[in-house]
Amino acid sequence: MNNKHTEEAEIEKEMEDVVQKKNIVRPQLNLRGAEIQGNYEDKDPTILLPNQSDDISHLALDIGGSLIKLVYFSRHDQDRSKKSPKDAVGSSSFNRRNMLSASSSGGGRLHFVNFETQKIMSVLEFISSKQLHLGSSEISSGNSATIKATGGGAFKFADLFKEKLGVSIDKEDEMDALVAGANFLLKAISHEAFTHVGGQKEFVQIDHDDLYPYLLVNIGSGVSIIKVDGDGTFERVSGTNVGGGTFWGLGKLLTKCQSFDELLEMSQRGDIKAVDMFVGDIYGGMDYSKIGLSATNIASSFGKAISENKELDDYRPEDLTLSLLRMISYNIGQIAYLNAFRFGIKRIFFGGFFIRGHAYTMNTISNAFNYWSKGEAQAMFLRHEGFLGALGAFLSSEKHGLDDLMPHQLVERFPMGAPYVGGRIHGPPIRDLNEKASTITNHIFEHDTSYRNAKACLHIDNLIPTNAWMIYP
Ligand SMILES: Nc1ncnc2c1ncn2[C@@H]1O[C@H](COP(=O)(O)OP(=O)(O)O)[C@@H](O)[C@H]1O
Ligand SMILES: CC(C)(COP(=O)(O)O)[C@@H](O)C(=O)NCCC(=O)O
Repeated sequence: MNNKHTEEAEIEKEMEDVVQKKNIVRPQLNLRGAEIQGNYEDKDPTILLPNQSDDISHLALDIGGSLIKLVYFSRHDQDRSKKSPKDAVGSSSFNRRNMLSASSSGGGRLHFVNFETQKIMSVLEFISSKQLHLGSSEISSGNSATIKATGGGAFKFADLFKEKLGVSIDKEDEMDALVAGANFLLKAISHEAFTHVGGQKEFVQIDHDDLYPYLLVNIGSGVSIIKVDGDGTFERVSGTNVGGGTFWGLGKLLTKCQSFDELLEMSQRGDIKAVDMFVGDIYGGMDYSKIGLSATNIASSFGKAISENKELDDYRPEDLTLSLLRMISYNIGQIAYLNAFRFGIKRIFFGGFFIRGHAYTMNTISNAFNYWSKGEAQAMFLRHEGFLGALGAFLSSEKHGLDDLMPHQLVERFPMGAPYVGGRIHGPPIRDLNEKASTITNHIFEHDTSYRNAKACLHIDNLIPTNAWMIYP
């Protein structure tokens, strides 16, 4: 073969490779009609993906300082044919493979589960029992299985996952994942964000044209405060080490309670007056009105313990727990406000498992925020508060920004401040999806250089770009 022919053959081969690569059918996430399932009171409600037809990546983890959060996808038919965990442990990947290929009908759901980080072995058992580590894409491509994971534990426990489940951890940065999870929820899921004022929950409609910048305050073991400017564009602007781990750790020491839920439950019977020092305690029952403090304002959390000749055992654990919860929540609300003020941001979302949908926690954060911002801004909360990182890691398998593609198409719209009424959640249908989807898809196709090259050289018109989130009509 002369040089010219060799060169041509090489180019042709190169283009064939491009085409082949492009033609690998990568699973697509179909978010059309995504909605929360269950009623407004449910904690960690499942998210229904009624139009999901491809077998998407099945599992992602966020392994934090306190808790391990799992997000996993199951098909409706898998749900129905659930085995007991005992039966499933140790069964071969063949079973899962059969299950996946048999699952031809559309739709499924995202599940949200958490475990204490110290119970890592239970997590491995759970994953194994449901065979969640045997993802479909790995099976079909013959590669060894990987699990998407974020949080410090993705590093700490990587060897353990390899040893016990034979899977590699594909690490996703924690801040990237938090922001991706929050953006997804805010854009794709209605009835996700809400305010909590005076015990009243009110859902907030997110205006996608006016979402950024927002402040994301993630209250995990510690607290990260992130200024989010767009999809994948953010900066961690502050943080505090007084967070959920502080409440849980100090609470344990003060009360001998073993679980976080027990602490919360106990706090509901508490009275902060027994422990906290009020302005009135200092000012002889009077307000300090000159600086805007009333006698009933707390001057010093736990301050009463200074002057009373009491031992720890003389205090009711209920009172200690409530004071602690209030102190930490208020402090975080105040720091969040200072950062919002620092950057002139009006939209502030609180996430992290510390919140736990607990009314007192949310009220306290809201009060601090409202008080310091003089009513200018309101704290907002997310129903999947604790799963932002895990969701972000889950979505990262697709690695595509929501922003570029379809911020408006995904979302069901609800009237501003739709009231909290209970019952199932349903939204009006999405309109104009076909038209928008085709416009966007064309845009993606035409801006994909390798697609254009291949199309031009090989005269092929039906290449499918694999790096796009498909929007289904
Ligand atoms: N069931 C629970 N067990 C332990 N901690 C819980 C629980 N529910 C809520 N929490 C609180 O959530 C915090 C962990 O929040 P999370 O967002 O999971 O952070 P991390 O990623 O650091 O584990 C704990 O420190 C605790 O304050
Ligand atoms: C180190 C962390 C990002 C880990 O995340 P976490 O497991 O707490 O969710 C977080 O604990 C944190 O932001 N701590 C506060 C550190 C600081 O800014 O002082």
